[in-house]
Amino acid sequence: MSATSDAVTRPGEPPEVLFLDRVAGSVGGRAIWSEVSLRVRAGEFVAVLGPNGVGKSTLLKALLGLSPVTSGRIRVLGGRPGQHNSRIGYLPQRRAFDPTTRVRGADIVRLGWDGDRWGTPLPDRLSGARGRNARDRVREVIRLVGAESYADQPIGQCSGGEQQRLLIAQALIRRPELLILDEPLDSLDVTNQASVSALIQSVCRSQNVAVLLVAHDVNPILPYLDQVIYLARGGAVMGTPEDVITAETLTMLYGTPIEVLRDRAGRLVVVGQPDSRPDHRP
Ligand SMILES: Nc1ncnc2c1ncn2[C@@H]1O[C@H](COP(=O)(O)OP(=O)(O)OP(=O)(O)O)[C@@H](O)[C@H]1O
Repeated sequence: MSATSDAVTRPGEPPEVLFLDRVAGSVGGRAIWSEVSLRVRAGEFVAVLGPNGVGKSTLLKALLGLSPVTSGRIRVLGGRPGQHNSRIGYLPQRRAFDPTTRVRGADIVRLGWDGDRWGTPLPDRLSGARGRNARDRVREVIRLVGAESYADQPIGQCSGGEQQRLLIAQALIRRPELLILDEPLDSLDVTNQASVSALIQSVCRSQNVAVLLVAHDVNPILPYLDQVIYLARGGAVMGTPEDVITAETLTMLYGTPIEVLRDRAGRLVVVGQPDSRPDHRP
């Protein structure tokens, strides 16, 4: 993979949010990917794609300083990974809330305001300007994601799509410059995948926030994406979906014949992609 040029942002260009140059990462002392070079700018919507186990979640964690980078140069919001996490909204992989969870959606959103202080939310204990600011911002992001009608219900009684909107609101509450979403569309039905994808793009544009989203299926987000990063064990390719999701590029990346088919509805199907999990290897 070629190195990304370290040129400064030119006048009129959106500011750089992420810069990786030939970066390698590891999990538990085992090299997981290497030679990953990419650049993401403010307001870009970027998908991270690749087979199961290739290290997509690990890449997101490396950007947050939660997983080691073993070589290469990396800048996250102009600093080292972990340095500016308060300017990043992160939605990790998750399962749905248990239906018996009584905490209101709005209180789940509010947890994002209080940073890392997870626990029982006590929103009404805060008084004065700080409490008012928090309450106003909670309502503002709830409006932004279109969750007003169910935000005061117990989150366990919200649908998967409603829960996901509330969690996106939580990730947005501190006005992040980078939103990192790990498989936010998994476990949603097709209609909700489409509406949550449209919501994410609208947030990306209206708030000028860069979005990095891990997906197993690119199709729901394909109409909205600026760039994709395809990960493989040997590295990554980044570019527009039209340039990257092609038989030629993916065959080169994986070193094995890959076909990219388009069905009558325009959906892309990648055929022949190797599974990356060591225990699934022949
Ligand atoms: N805490 C850990 N300890 C040891 N190995 C781990 C740990 N977390 C992940 N791994 C391994 O690291 C590899 C990359 O995992 P990661 O979750 O980043 O992949 P992924 O591409 O996001 O996978 P998926 O698409 O299945 O979610 C996998 O082989 C996984 O089993």
